[in-house]
This record gives sequence, C-alpha cells and structure tokens, in this order.
Amino acid sequence: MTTAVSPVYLQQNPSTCSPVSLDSAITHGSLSEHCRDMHPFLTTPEGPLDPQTDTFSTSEDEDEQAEKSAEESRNKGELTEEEVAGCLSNLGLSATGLQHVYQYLSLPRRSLSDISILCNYVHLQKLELPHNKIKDLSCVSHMPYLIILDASHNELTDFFGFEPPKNLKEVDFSHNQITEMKDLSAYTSLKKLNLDYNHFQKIHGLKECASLSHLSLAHNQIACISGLDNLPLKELCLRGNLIQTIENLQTLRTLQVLDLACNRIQSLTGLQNLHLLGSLNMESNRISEIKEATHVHDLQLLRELNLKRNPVQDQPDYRLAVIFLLQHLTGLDEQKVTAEEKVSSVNKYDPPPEVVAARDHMTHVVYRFMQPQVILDSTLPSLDTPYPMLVLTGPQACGKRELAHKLCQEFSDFFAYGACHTTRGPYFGEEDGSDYHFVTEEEFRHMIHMGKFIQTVQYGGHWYGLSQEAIESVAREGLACVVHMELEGVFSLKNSYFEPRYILLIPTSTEAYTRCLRGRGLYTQAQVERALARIHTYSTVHRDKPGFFDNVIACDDRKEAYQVLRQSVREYLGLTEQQRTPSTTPSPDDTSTGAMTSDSLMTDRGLKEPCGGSRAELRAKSPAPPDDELSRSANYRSKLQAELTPEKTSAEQASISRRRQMVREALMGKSPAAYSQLFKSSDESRASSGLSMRSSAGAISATASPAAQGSDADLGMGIGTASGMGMGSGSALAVEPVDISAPTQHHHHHHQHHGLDLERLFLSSPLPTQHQDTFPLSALRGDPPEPVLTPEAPRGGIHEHLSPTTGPYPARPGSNAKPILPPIPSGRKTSEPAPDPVPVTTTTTTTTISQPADD
Ligand SMILES: Nc1ncnc2c1ncn2[C@@H]1O[C@H](COP(=O)(O)OP(=O)(O)OP(=O)(O)O)[C@@H](O)[C@H]1O
Repeated sequence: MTTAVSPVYLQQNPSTCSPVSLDSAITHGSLSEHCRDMHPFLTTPEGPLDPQTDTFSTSEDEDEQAEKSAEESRNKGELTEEEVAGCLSNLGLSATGLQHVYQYLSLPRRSLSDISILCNYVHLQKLELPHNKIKDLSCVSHMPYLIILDASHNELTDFFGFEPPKNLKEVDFSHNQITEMKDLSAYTSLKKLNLDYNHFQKIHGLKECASLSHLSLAHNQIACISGLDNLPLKELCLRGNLIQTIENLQTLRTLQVLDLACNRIQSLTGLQNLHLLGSLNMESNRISEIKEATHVHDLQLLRELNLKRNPVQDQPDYRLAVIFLLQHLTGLDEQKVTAEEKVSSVNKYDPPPEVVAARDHMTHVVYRFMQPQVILDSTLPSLDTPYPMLVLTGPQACGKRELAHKLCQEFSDFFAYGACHTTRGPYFGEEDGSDYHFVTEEEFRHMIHMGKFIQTVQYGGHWYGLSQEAIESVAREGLACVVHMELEGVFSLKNSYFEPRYILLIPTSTEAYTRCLRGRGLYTQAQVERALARIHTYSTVHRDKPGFFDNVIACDDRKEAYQVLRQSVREYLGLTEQQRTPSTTPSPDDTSTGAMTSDSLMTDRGLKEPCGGSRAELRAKSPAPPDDELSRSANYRSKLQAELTPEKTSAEQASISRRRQMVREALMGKSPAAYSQLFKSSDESRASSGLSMRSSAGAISATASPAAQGSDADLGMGIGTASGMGMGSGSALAVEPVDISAPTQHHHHHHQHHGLDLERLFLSSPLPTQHQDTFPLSALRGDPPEPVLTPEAPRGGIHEHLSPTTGPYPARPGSNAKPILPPIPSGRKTSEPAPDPVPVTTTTTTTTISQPADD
C-alpha cells in the first residue's frame, strides 16, 4: 500500500526551500508519536507511514552521489540537510500560524564546524548544538523565532555573534573560548544565560537584560563581582573564579540562589541585603571564622548553606555554632540540619534562662551532696515555713543594691543585707563583706566545689554567687536576708527550696536610666547598652510569666521607689494594720510595735501585683485571725485550704477553730495530740498532704515520732535509727493514728508520749550551732533529758523552754522545731545572744537530714 505524503517545509521562503520529508524524520526517530497524532498527513486510516513510499525517492545513482557528497561534507564538519532532516523535532505551527514546521533542531556531538546551512531554517525555536566545533553562529541571525540556543562545548570566541532573535530567552555558551562579554542590551528577553568555562575576566554588558533571572559564569577568570546591578537575577553562579570579596550584590534583591564556591572569599559580608536568598554555596573558599555566619544571620529565608572545605570547618563545635547562628537553616554542608542539632545549639550557646538555672542549680546540688550534709533549722524549709528572704532584682545599677541597704537599715529588726560573693574587684568605696565578699576566681571556684553556693551567675565577665552561709549568717541573727541579683539568679534561686519574695525594680524611662548608668562613670558604652537591653528582658519575663515577680516597682525615682518598696515590705511583714489606724503614720519605728505574724509573711504569699487586687487585700477583708500565737499554728492543711479558699464559709471557720482548739489542747496536754492523725507512714503523710520532695525532712521526722510511744530512750534511738536510715526508712516506723474523739487510758498513754513528742517537735532543742547528727535532738547528743510533758505537767514547764519568739504552735511534724522562722514570727531580732545550751532563744537550731529536701 502506498500513501502519498506532502512534504513539510521548514522555511517560509520557497526559493530557498529545502524540503525535508516526514518519513525521513520518522526514520531517524526524531518525530514523536505525539507529533504524528497531531498532523493530519502523518497517519493513514490503514496505519502508520511506510518509509519506503517516499514521494521524493531518487534514482540509485543520485542516491549514491548524494551520499558521497554528504560524506565529504561531514568530513569537513559541514552540516548537511540530511543530517538536519534527521534531527528535527517538535512539529508545530510556525510563528505566523500558517504552516506546520519543525521547531526543534538538536545536533549534539557531530563535530560540526560549519552550520551555515541553518540559515534556511528560519522557523526554529530551539537549536541545540552542543559538543561540536562551531566557531561561527551567524546563521542564528536568520532565526528570528529562536527561543533556546545551546551552543555549549564548541569553539566559539565571539560573544553572541548574531543578530538578536527577539524572543531569545535561554542561551548556553558554556565551554567555549569567549574572552569578552559584550553589550546585550538588544537581547531584552534573555532569561537564562550560561557562560561557564570561558575566559571572561569581567562581567559587563548585561545592564539592559531586564529579564535575566539566571546567570552562570562559573569557571572563568573573574576577579571582581560587578556589572550585575539591579538585574532581576534569581540564580547567580560565579563558582570557580578568582573572587576574593563578595561585593556589588546589594541590588540583587530577588536573588534566591548564589553559588560562589571555589573562589578565594574570606568573609560573608556583602550578602546582607539579599533577603530572598535561600541557598548559598561557599564551598572551597577561605572562610575561617564562625562569626562570618553573622553576616547572613538576618537572611530569614536562607535554608541551605555550604561551607565545606573552608578552614572554618576546623573550628571547635563549628557545626553547632553555625546552626546556632543561623537557626533557619535546614541544610548545612549538604547535610540536613536536625531538630536535635538546633536544640543542642541553642542550649549550648544561648540557653534559655530555665536551662541555665537548672544547670546552675544542679551544679550546686551535686557539690553540696559531696559535702557532709548539714542543714540548719533556720534555713530548713517546709511548706509552713518557706524561708523568708527578700530578693530585689532588676537590671544593673537600677538601684536595687542601694534600696536593699536602705531597707535593711530601716527594718533592721527584720532584715539584714545578704552579701554575695563576686570575682570582680571592689569599686571605690566598696568594702569587702559589706557589699560583696570579694574573692578571686580560684577562691570562687573552690567555693563552688565545696558546695557553698545556692546559686551562681556569670555577669559581665565576673562571677557572682549567693552562698548558703550568707543567708544563714543573717538567719543566725534572727533576721531575714535581703539580696539583690540579676534575673538569672532569680531563675536559679527559684529551683532551690528557698521561697523568697521577688521584687522587680525596673526603669521605665530609658533616658533616666541611661543617665544614671552614665552618671556612675563605671561602665563602658557596651555595658550601658547591655544594661539597657536587659530592661526588655525583664519586662518580657514579667509579661510572659505572670506571678514570677511578687511585685514590680518602677525605679526611675529612687525615693519614690523606696517608698513603694517599703510599703510593700510593710505589707509583707504585716505592719500595715497599724497604719490603718488613723493616729499612726508609717515610720521605721513602727516596726517596734508592728505585729508581724507568721501568716503575714508565710502564708500570705502577698503576691501583691502592681495593679492591686492582691490576695493580701482579700485577706484584709476577712476577719483578722486571733492574736495569740497558737492561733497562728493552724496546721499545714488548714493553711493550704485557707490559701486556696480565701473566703471561708462559716462551716469552714468552725472547722478551723475546732482544729485550732485541738492543737491548743494537744500542746497543753489536755487531750491526745491532734497531730497524731498525721503520724502516718512517711509515704502516707507525704501523699496525703501533697508534699513534694521539699517536705521530705518533715516526713523523716514524722516517721520518727511514733517511736515516742515507747520510752524516752526509745524515742531517741527510734529517731536516730529512722533518720539514720534516711528517707526510705519511714515505713518501718509507721504509726497508727490515734483516735482523739474518745480518749481512753490507752490513748492517754499515747498522749503522754505525744506530749513529749510534741515538745520535742515543737520546742526547739537548744542547739545553737550546727552539728552532724542525724535528726536527733538532745537525746542523741547526750544532753540532759528534757522534761517529760504530761497532761499534769505545769504549763510553765513548757513555756519556760519557749522562746518569746517562738510560740508552741505546731508545725507539720518534724518540719522544724519552730515552724515559723525568725524573725518573721516574732517580728523581732533577739537583742540578747542566745544562751547556750539553754533552751531556744535564738532561732537557729540545726537538724541534719540525709539530703537537702528540694534536691
Ligand atoms: N548572686 C548573684 N546572682 C545574680 N546576680 C547578682 C548576684 N550578685 C550580684 N548580682 C547582680 O550582678 C549585677 C552586677 O553587679 P555589680 O555589683 O558588679 O554591678 P553594679 O554596677 O554595682 O550594679 P548594682 O548597682 O545593680 O549592684 C548587678 O545587677 C547585681 O545585682
């Protein structure tokens, strides 16, 4: 079967026509199925074209001749029509829309040097001539519709040596021998230009290429980046050149991918404005400093960075450091950046305050563990008696130190200044031991290793630390400690068992604060700036962590700040009641008559927010608690309950007073100890009271108490054994609760011992200094036996042993002999030194437990 097929002409001008048969194209496999289906001439009802039925078939002689001449042409590197015919593809409409033409011609690797024949192929839109020996591309001038030209791997020396096709968008001249770029202003449609592997030394001529989005000039001899201003480039490749500096790229605002690998670049500066940059390849350059990464720190879209084969790779922690600086990276050195790496980098280089504080806390806990465990009663916390401490925090030189001193002066019956240790040298006028304990770094480190510190902080290149001794020395005087510290210290302190009140002193006027900083004449500009920046840090914490600070006071005006501070301190101390009476005005002397109750400082956590509406106010509305000391001794549960529900129902009130009554009676020996209810196994007692680890000391003592049901000797041994066994020994000493509702003889017997027990628990044994025993009161120390308390025992017998500062109110068993720390419950610093070993008049007693409770 024969089918006549019309030839398809590839050129418009019939005079220069050089027909190419379709079947030839098909034979060479350059016509796609798709094209065949599209063209009405290409298929017959019967089936596909038969190549043998070519209408242009020639005689054999002619064929031979043609083949010969073609062979000759090929040898000369001349392109022949036959070759062209075999390499055409993509049949489609011509640009005029009048004809069907082949639009693509691909002639790779044919050793072509003469392609002048292509002058006739005016409809070509894509011309691929890679890997030939072409020197002259002037034929392209005849291809007005050309869009894509690939003349890579040829022998071109002329840059764009043809008339510009209007729509030329992509040109590949890579791997040629072109030496100079020329003006391409006529090539306005040019989008992609590949000029890799040529001999260019300078970039120019691209100014008017308003569409150029991809430019590659890799492996040339370019020493300077230039001539690229304002180009709409998205991708720029300049790898393998002689570039030393990244420059003149500032105007490439649309640049997304930049390849500068294999150059001689030492710094990443010069990229700052490339805000759309997503990928940067700097492989094999001379970048040696990690800090260079800061130059691209603000490029929020930068995801891929390659710094392989740069000296910077040898820097310790290189990868983490770069990941830390460039948190947005998803790939570094062609390796995925993992979430773990990001977290570790942040924890390493800019740990959140919680992490720093946790580490600091852990350090001191571990070092403390390594020392003999001695905990002073004065600083032993319990839920009843959170340690009274006042922490003034705020940015450097905001006045907190001055205010702390002032406060201690005015409220000298309550507070004393807690001097921290520091490794910085004293400023003029500063005295060792008064503002700070000035120590060398070595001494400071030694103190850390000796477990002396509660918290430490490195600030401004110096170390600061609050020692346990600083607090205890104040406590030994019967006073609470006022310290000042930076925010980091507060974070750390919050991990400890201390529960200070935290007052934030914050400058609200930067001008005034700057003036104050400068006025000191102590700080460099950088220090001033850092201090200023920290205002923001403080306010952010205050905003993000409601209740983190118990009070916030603006400190622009020191005098005003002090007034506010002293007022809130008076509230904390419970001195404001007096103030409400019309005749009294607040003065430092008021403290001498001020009724500072334990509740006021301990259970009313005050937390007076600056905007008011504090719980203190709520409490003020509720009926004032009975004045006597016993009334303050409601056990932990009722206190907790009171805290949780400030407004009590009448039933609750009745219940509380009933329990108070029972407490009183227990202490007076009138009935079985109400506290015996609490004498459960340590586990139970902890669980039931919701105690945390903090109360473990209490738990130990609680388990010890039942031993008192035996004899005095038992008591001593029992306690000793229990405490010697540590926390885990509690279960061995479990005690049955005593029914207090119907005392029997048996109960009475219990009661007696509980009476003793209570005395031991509630009346401090006269241990003025610390010792290393394990929970043992006088019995273990061989002190004279304490009077056994019986129901018949005269009251005075008890009270003789009571400090005027410490009422016989009960604490959670075992928490401490004096649940309320001095001077808070008493409101008084004992003027006379504590007689030793006479019963407690000071508030500092010691108890040793197996480990710090919070730790
Ligand atoms: N133990 C500590 N923990 C945390 N921060 C502390 C500690 N001791 C002192 N600081 C704080 O360190 C900062 C620097 O203290 P330093 O006394 O050297 O500076 P200063 O210029 O005198 O500032 P200031 O007048 O606020 O004390 C201060 O903000 C101070 O409160």
